[in-house]
Amino acid sequence: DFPSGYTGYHNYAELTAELQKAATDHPNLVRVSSIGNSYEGRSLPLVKISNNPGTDQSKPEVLFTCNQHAREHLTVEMCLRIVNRLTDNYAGNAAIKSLVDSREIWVVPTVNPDGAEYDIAAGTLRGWRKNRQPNSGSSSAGTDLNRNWGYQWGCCGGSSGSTGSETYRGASAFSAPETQRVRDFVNSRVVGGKQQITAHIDFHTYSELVLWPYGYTYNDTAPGLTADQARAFAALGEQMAGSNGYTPMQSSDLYITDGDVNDWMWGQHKIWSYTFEMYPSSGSGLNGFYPRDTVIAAQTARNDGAVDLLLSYADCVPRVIGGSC
Ligand SMILES: CC(C)C[C@H](NS(N)(=O)=O)C(=O)O
Ligand SMILES: [Zn+2]
Repeated sequence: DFPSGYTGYHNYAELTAELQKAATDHPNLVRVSSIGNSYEGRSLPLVKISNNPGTDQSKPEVLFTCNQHAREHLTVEMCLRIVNRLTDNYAGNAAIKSLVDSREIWVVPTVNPDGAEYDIAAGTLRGWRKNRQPNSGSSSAGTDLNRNWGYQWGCCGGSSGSTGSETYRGASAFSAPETQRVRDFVNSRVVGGKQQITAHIDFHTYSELVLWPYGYTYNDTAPGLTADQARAFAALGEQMAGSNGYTPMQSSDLYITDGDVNDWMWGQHKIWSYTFEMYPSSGSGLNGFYPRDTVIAAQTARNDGAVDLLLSYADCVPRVIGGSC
């Protein structure tokens, strides 16, 4: 479990209990289900927030994913913040009520529960990043889930083919059960030939950044991404960064990544997909991944405005630069 100074973070059992509590407290707003299991057999929870959660309505859908990287535990708290804030404040906050009434919101609070549990299993903080899937012929386990997505997978030097690497891309695109399960869920949201999810944030730590595609190329435009679309990505990204004080940039301006989730969400589905790197802005070595639990409340609430911005533009993101859908 989490060591002292970190007990405010939710381990897997505490997370699932918290999600069940949200559903019990708000049966008219929340459904908790599963997109399937991790490699080691842990259910990957899926939370739906809506004013009619038992029915698929034709409203713009928004997805939030957290904890692709095991040690980035603050992101689990971020997804929990989204669930609790949008439900606990629905009755008393007209702005939140209007966002929830006009959207269908999906939250996957942990994509990598095996890695997250392994990171804390010894009562220490191991610095683990990848999933816990073995690699045949190697004593090094784990795939970097954020290099395993099937858009331009392994194309461009933005990942590693070595099983021991922290950015090992896996044996093939979607070789990890966890990326398969999120892929299958997103694919299932194509209804009548139209992807219902229009916008997405994948939360990571750390460095306090707002990032948008593509990651696989330094170019601002590339096949499937026009200059206008790049302008819309940047405009909304800059507005979100203005609300939380993070630094906005195209993902590849940080470094080249291939097989990352944003490139697949946009490249495959034209979902306006961002990565947020949360607090802290800097750190020495591993300690940046392990801020004490005393920062959780402030550093998750810090993104409330950005979450609301994404939700508000989700009907037509190009509206952010005066475009139309
Ligand atoms: C989304 C990319 C560009 C950054 C991310 N950084 S992290 N969260 O692994 O430190 C990563 O390397 O996957
Ligand atoms: Zn990460």
